[in-house]
Amino acid sequence: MPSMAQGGLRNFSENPNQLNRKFPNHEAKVDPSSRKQKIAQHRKSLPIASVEKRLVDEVRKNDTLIIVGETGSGKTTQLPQFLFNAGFCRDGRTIGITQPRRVAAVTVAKRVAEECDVQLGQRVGYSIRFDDTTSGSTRIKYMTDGLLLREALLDPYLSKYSVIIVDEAHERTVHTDVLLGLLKNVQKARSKTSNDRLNIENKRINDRTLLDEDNEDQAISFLKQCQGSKFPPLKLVIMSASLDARGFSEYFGGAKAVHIQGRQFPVDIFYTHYAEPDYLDAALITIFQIHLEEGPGDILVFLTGQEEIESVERLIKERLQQLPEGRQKLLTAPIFSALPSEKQMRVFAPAPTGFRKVILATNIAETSVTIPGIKYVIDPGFVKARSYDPLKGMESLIIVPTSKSQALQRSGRAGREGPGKCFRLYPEGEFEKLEDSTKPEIKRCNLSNVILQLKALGVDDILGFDFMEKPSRASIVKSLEQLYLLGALTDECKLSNPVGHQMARLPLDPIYAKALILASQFNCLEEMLITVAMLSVESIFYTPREKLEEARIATKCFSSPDGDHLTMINVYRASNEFLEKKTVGLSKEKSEKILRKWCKDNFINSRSLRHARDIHGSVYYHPCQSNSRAC
Ligand SMILES: Nc1ncnc2c1ncn2[C@@H]1O[C@H](COP(=O)(O)OP(=O)(O)OP(=O)(O)O)[C@@H](O)[C@H]1O
Repeated sequence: MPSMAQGGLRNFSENPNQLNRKFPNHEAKVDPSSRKQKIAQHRKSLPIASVEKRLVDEVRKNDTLIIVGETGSGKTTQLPQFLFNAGFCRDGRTIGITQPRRVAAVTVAKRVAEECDVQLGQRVGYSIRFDDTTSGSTRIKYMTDGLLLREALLDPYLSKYSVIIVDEAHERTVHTDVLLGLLKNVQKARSKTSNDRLNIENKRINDRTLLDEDNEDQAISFLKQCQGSKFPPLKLVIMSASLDARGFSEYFGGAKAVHIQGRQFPVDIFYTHYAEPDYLDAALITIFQIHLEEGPGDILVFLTGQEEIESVERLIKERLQQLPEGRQKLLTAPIFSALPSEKQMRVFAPAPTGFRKVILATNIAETSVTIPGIKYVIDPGFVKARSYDPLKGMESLIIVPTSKSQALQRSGRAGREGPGKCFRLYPEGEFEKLEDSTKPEIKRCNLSNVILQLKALGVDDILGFDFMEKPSRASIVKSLEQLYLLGALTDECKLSNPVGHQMARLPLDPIYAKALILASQFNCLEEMLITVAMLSVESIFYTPREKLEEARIATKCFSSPDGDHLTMINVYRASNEFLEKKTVGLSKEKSEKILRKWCKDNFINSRSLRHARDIHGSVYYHPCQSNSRAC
């Protein structure tokens, strides 16, 4: 690639082993006047379409199936539809698809609802923590892996599912890993369908998990449902574009793995000749090289966090001013998890005609999502990852090189609507040195929450639990210690009653759950409920770099000399007062719109506040919480 005028020279070399070019561009065949027709055509053109029958047969024949297929081959959107059409929901059961990230669960569900030509929430829906769009008629349900884990607490057989698809399993989030172990157990339990067996199982449940006083009603109704019923085997599909299929197959007792060949469009991969001393600067230069020298198409840049994104955004705007007017048609759209959701959704809107869009994203946009218009991906090769020091009991976020799988996923965000290009901002030799896959999160995080959930599911021997990869003994012991100190575990290391059970049921970090349980004794339950809700979400204040002073003045009116927690309570209560005064008689949509404006004026992250309000609501009405009010 030739040099650009401003800011320096970047030379990229093309990888001769570019992703294959086998599949032609089918776009021209699509009738643009009909979206439905276009979608139907598009579905037929996906590589997975040609193996529909084979995949359905394989799922029928095998209780566990591993599917490895290129990014964009159609796994996430199509397989659930194939299985639905093949009758896997005929008995009223549901196909559940887990995603590691909320954004993916939401956007893919919307896309699939559109493909099926149904309203979201009818046949196709999504459910993420505190946001459930499913209904009684939902048969294809996208959800986060964490949400399915919580469902298992109420329904240990996952009885409403006929198939569970664990998507993007290569990410190895802590929830995915725990889920895999759990699903193995559920499969075993469901394959033993005789009534005798069921009764034994029921007794076991009776003895251990569900029949604490708080949840007696739920448990009894669950047991009634199960009584005498025969569960069909639970089908399990593990999917990814970059999976260590052998490792997963071994873990599932030699499960069959199938590979879907081909991708819809080719993606050319380019590397720099030399290592880049400053990857942000290199990203910036590459953005402008593409903008000035390449054909139309939007750009997706992977950065490690909000700060980097905001600083690159500011630099893009500054450098644009130096270009001739006709070449300034470049728009930026950031996406990171702390960004208010309406702003997040802007990345999915098309750029105005003649403009090019640059999306500055964290790894939130790395897997499963399709952002229309993306033709170019810039990958500096870094990611912010959780790390845990069991000795200090401290968790932190550190910037580390991506794995090969992550690089593959990133390049796969291009080439979804037509041929694409991916610019990796490091030499090809460096790519070869990257780890094949990301170190499982379970090996680098605090395990208290996981252990609490496993205990609630009746898994007492945590060290003996069938993890795909065992966390270190030190991490397990440290977390057990923490749970013991919080009173969640007895001297025998069992879940304590009622505190441990209550804590496990509350959808909060163990430490917040305990704070809430204790608060009623100190007569500050409502204040604590607000505090833990506000602490459970991404940053409440949203401070754009260019408006630091304005934001400081606006947020000062909430601040309390008694500390951040009281400040958060002030924000929450101010939003309540505002809603009470200004939105009487208005529809929910209008009220939300007015509240968003209030948030914007006060430099509050409306997404976080809405999320905190949802948490507050759902914890307030949570059975455990109602009981602790009575304590
Ligand atoms: N929200 C969307 N808007 C437009 N097109 C979409 C959308 N979601 C999916 N597609 C199209 O469907 C194709 C298949 O997407 P799908 O997510 O099913 O692939 P995948 O094999 O699961 O890929 P990945 O492993 O990257 O998640 C995409 O390449 C894209 O062309």
